[in-house]
Order: sequence, then structure tokens, then C-alpha cells
Amino acid sequence: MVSRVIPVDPFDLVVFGATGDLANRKILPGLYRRFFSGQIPEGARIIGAARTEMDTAAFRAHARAAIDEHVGAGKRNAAQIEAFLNILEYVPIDAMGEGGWNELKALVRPQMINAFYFSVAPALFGPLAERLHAFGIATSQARIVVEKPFGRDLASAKVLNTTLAEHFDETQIYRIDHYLGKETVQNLMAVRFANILFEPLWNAQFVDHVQITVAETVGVGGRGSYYDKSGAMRDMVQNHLMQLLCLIAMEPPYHFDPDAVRDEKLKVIRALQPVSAADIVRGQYLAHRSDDGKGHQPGYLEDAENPDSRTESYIALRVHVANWRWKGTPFYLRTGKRLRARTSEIAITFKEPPHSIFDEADETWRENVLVIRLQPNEGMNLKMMIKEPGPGGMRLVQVPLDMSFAEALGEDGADIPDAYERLIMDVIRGNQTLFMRGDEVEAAWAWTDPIIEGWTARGDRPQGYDAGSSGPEDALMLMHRDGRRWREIRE
Ligand SMILES: NC(=O)C1=CN([C@@H]2O[C@H](COP(=O)(O)OP(=O)(O)OC[C@H]3O[C@@H](n4cnc5c(N)ncnc54)[C@H](OP(=O)(O)O)[C@@H]3O)[C@@H](O)[C@H]2O)C=CC1
Ligand SMILES: O=C1O[C@H](COP(=O)(O)O)[C@@H](O)[C@H](O)[C@H]1O
Repeated sequence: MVSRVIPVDPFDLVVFGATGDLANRKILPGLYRRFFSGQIPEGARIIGAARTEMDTAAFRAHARAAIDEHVGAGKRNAAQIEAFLNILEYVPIDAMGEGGWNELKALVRPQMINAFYFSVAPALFGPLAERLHAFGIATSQARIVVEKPFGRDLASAKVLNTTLAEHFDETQIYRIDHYLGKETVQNLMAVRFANILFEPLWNAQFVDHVQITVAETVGVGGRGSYYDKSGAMRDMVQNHLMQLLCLIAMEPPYHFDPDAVRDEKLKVIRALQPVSAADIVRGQYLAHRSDDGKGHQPGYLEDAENPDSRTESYIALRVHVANWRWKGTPFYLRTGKRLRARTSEIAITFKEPPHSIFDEADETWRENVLVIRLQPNEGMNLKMMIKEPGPGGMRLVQVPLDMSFAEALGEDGADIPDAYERLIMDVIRGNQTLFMRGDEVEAAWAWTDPIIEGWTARGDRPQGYDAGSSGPEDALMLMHRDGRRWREIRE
């Protein structure tokens, strides 16, 4: 099966922060891959902007290096790279200054789709928005793309929303949460709402509990100064895990339409109950020394360059959604750095059948579990009970119905676009479904703030955990005391 790539309309995309890490690793390589796939039409232009003084030729050389480093060999075609580089321009601009804006205005063609990607520190979002207007560059049709973090609490998120709203309508603002651009995350909606199979069981009457895991093997080295002011709760739970929870818990939207989907997600966030201290476990990864004593892998405190840090590199929470559908079904969330494996998944564990007709079922019975693997090896696994083969009576055994998207979809499944590629194309198409609305972000902070304030006021210290483990011991207890177990973290 080969999917049709439909080119978008011609556009001018300005990337502020075009020399930064995100542009190098994700935005420029992603745009090249879309160009390679045929989705970027003739006449489109990508304009890089940052303070660094350089001309377009130097920027093209910079983009070539980014493509060489971050695009797989199968898609690195010399002629295509050349053609892609030819649509790039560069303008040196200081977001806080007055120089360069007239040059940018001369390049941006207002009759085309205009998008401005703010891939810079959040403190520059306001100055950029203000100048795009002051210099008459952004029309009322222009779109802006803003990166995370969108604030560090409710108050700062409100200030950011207000600042952007001074210059742009909500329909022009695309707040990125790259998890929403992941193929399998979108598949959650397809699985739930394009199949009759699951929806009748998708509620507290049939679902025992839900586990959402985003485990990483990387530490915070290199980003320690940002991360230490953030921690796993702000960096991952307030946005990515919250979005996953919303897609699992929300009611069916009346249509796959930006506001219909976002209205339903917002209702879930507003229904989240406050989380008590007993339902939170925070951890910090410890330094690791190899058995021969030679290798030393720094612990969190060293990576964060803050020996007294109380910031968590791991968090597990038990969360309740207070509505009719989910009353009594806990959602267990966990995410952390330097864990045993890089794996993100959602596991929905169903309840026991109301009555067993099998004599020996008690010993062997296991719950039905639907596991949606977000990464790596995207796919689904449904654990079911069947009869153990053989003549020895009716004994039950649990088996997986396993499906990997790569295998099921052939070429298409193996060639999944990166989240940033998809999201940027959605911006050009003017589709906000996979972007967070202002009220959604504020509601997410309104739930997050008291949790962080709680542990700050109590002076809680995160518990140490071994690098390469599944996280702190107390996180196991969070589930054990409910008579449940975390799924194993493994690739
Ligand atoms: N890197 C990542 O993996 C991720 C990043 N993000 C977010 O994306 C944004 C960018 O991050 P990242 O690329 O890592 O940051 P970097 O620090 O690597 O890059 C910052 C970019 O902004 C430019 N810049 C800095 N100051 C100014 C200024 N006054 N005017 C114009 N341009 C300026 C820099 O270029 P110059 O110095 O030449 O001006 C550079 O191009 C941040 O909001 C970050 O939180 C979000 C998720 C992941
Ligand atoms: O936004 C972030 O996400 C990454 C994890 O993203 P993934 O696509 O690799 O799963 C995380 O490492 C980073 O700390 C966080 O800021």
C-alpha cells in the first residue's frame, strides 16, 4: 500500500531560530523530507532568521549539514537536496531589535500562505509577535507556530496567551505539542472512533485501570539548566502525558474538527481531580559506576549541575477523571529519564468477566489488556484468553493478538513522517486539530500548579533510582497497594 502525498498550497514559512538545535535536528530535516516526498509545491519558500550574521549561501550550507546529519541515507538524494536548498533564504534578525525586518517584509509574499515558526526561547514570542505587526509583515491570515514550554505555570501561560492575543486571533496560533503529531497518537482516535469494537467497553464499568508510560533512556546532560527549572511534571506530564490521557478519556467529538476535538479534550482536563501527596512518586536518577570501576555515568544532580536540586527526573501519579464515564477507574501515569528502555505506551486493562464458566479458570485467568505502543515499533497488542491446546481438559492461556503498523501497512507503515513534519504541514493546511488551544493549556496548568506547589511547600525530596532501572521503589508501591502492577519497561 502506498499513500498518496497531496502537495499543500505554495507558502512562505519563516523559521525564527533557524540556527538553533530544534531547527537543525527536526525542522530543517523534516521540511526536506516533506520536499523529498513531493508535498512541498513549486513556489514555496522557507526563510531562516536568527541573530547570526550570514547570507543565504551560508544558511544553505548550514541546512545541508543538518540534512546530512539527520536525514536517513535512503532519502538523501543529491538533486533533491540541491532543489530543496534553492527554496531557502536567510535574513539576520534580532527579535528584540529593529534591524532586518524590512528585508524580511520584502521577502514574504502576502498573497501566499504565510507561517511564522517561533523556534526561539519563549521570552522572544512576544517581541516577535509585536514586530511582525509593527512592520506590517503578518496579515490577518498569517499563522504563528509557538514551541513549548508554553509558560511554567498558569500565571505565565495566561500572560503569554494575552501577549499573543494582542496581535493574533486564536485561529492563527498553533501551539505545538509534538506528541500530537506522532502517528500512533493520532491512531488512538482512529482505534477508538473508527471501530465499534472498543467504545462500548471504554468506561469504568469495563476498564479496571489505564497505564500511560513514557520512558526514556537519555539523561538531562546538556539540557540540565533548562530541565532543572522544569522537571518531569512540567516537561512531560503537563503537556505530552496529559494529551495522551485526554485522547484516551475524552468523549467522541461530533466531528474530526479542530474545535470539536479540543472541546472534548478540555472537558477531560477540567474533570481531572486534584492529586494527593500519597498518589505522587518523584525520583532522581543516581550516578552509575561500571563493575570494573572505570566507567562513570553522572547522576541527575551532576547532570543538572545543582548538587542540592529537588527537581524530579521521574514522576508517577495516580489520577482520577471525575465524570460519569471514568468514575472509579484510576489512570496511572509515569515518565522518567535514564530508565531501562525507551518506550512509550498506553495499556488499558479490562475487568474480569462477571462470571466464569470454567472450573480451572481461577488459576490461569488473566485480564484482557489492550496495549497501544506509541514508540518504538508502533502498533497494538490485545491480550486475550484462549484454550491451551491439547487433550487435557479446558485450561486457559493468555495469548497476544499483536500488530505492528510497519508490518500491517507495508511501505507506508515503515515510512511514518516525523511528528514535526506532519505538524508543520498541518500549519500550512490551516488545520489546528493537533495543536493546543489557549484554554486547554491554561486548564492543564490549573491542574498542574497545585501539585507542584504541594510538594514544594512540603519540601519533598525525590527518591533516588538506579540508572537503567524502572524507576523508584515507591512507584511500585503506588500500584501494589491497589493490588495492581506496572507493566514491565522494555523495548
Ligand atoms: N531543541 C529541542 O529539542 C526542543 C526545543 N523546544 C523549544 O524550541 C525553542 C528553540 O529551542 P532550541 O532550538 O533548542 O534553542 P537553541 O538555543 O538551540 O536555539 C535558539 C535559536 O534562537 C535564536 N535566537 C536567540 N536569540 C535570538 C534573538 N534575540 N533574536 C532572534 N533569534 C534569536 C538562536 O540563534 P542566534 O543565536 O543566531 O540568534 C537560535 O537559532 C525553545 O522554545 C525550546 O524550548 C521544544 C522542544 C524540543
Ligand atoms: O518535549 C520533550 O520531549 C522529549 C521526548 O520526546 P520523544 O519524541 O523523544 O519521545 C523529552 O526528551 C524532552 O525532555 C521533552 O522536553
